[in-house]
Amino acid sequence: MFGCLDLAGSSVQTCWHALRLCFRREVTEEEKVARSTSARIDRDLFEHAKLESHVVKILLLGAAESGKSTVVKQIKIIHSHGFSRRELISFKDHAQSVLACDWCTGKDAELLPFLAQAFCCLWADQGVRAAAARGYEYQLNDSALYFFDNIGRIIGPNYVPTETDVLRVRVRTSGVTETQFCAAQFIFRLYDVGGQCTQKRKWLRCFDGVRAVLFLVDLSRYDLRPQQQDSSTGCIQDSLELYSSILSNTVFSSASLILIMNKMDLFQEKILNSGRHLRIYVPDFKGADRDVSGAAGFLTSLFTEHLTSPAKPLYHHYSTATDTSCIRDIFQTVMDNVVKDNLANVCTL
Ligand SMILES: Nc1nc2c(ncn2[C@@H]2O[C@H](COP(=O)(O)OP(=O)(O)OP(=O)(O)O)[C@@H](O)[C@H]2O)c(=O)[nH]1
Ligand SMILES: [Mg+2]
Repeated sequence: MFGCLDLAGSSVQTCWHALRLCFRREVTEEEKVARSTSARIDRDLFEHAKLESHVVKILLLGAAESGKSTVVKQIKIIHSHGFSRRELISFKDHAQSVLACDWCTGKDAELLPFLAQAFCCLWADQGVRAAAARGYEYQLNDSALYFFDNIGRIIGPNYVPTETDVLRVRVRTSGVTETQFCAAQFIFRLYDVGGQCTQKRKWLRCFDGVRAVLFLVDLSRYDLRPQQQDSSTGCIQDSLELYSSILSNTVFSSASLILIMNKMDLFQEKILNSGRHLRIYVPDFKGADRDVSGAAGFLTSLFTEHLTSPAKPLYHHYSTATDTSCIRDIFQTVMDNVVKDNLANVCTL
């Protein structure tokens, strides 16, 4: 192939020129298209990488029903445009499902009128109200009292859920949902994953490049016992096990960790008025009965004492995720902390 060249005694520059002449040939149309496609892909990758360098990824974790999706709904209300009418209507069946069952609705999917009337009569009965108020004895849905109190509106014709209704609705997350918003010159991307055991393997694909883990704990479940085998009750024990598995996972070693001790409203009500004192369910607790902050502080310490690396900051907050102003304040602090901890890794817009 190189027979055309007599390189002996030539300078390097002359040899290089000769080589280029040897290899020069017409570039085909196909090659031109391939080159421009390749250049476009390079440009896209560069733009994508530039955009990604502004992104702060936050992963919401916690046992089932701890309130992860409720926090995400709040962020949509606070930092995005809230819910469109169409999105609100999409929650209608879920809101009514607390009151109804498959055979309670007619062809138009509206609650049958005589059942709607029956529900109203039932809810007017003081005995029924007293039984519902003790719902923690038989695991009544956390939002049931709210929907019962709003029964007249919810079963009315042309009912459209409000944002408050949407925050109260329970829809189990399956898979992973992604929510993105801009604030404080950063792009925040929240990943909400289902807390059921079957969902946990789906978490793996969200782990890459996560800057912070928001771990939610349902404080009000201190009186539930862990269930056997694969199903999670979302009780404190389940939460602790999940939490320590996250702490020991090296994937999160550089992520900020933020504990959100949630459902303070239900916790306070239970500690103050149910007679279900914390010491009965957590014998190590030696504080006074009906001391809400002492009890919450003790349960929080069960989580914070798991932390093995003192160098890693651990933030914790007490929240009621259904309260928009509470989540607004907490999330502002969370964003400040996450940005401060990751300044070296992310760029402002
Ligand atoms: N009263 C009260 N209810 C809450 C609070 N946080 C969440 N809830 C309710 O608890 C229920 C479960 O909340 P979700 O946000 O769906 O829980 P989740 O962690 O996303 O659950 P999975 O998707 O199954 O993992 C909903 O009905 C919420 O309205 C709170 O602080 N107080
Ligand atoms: Mg969810």
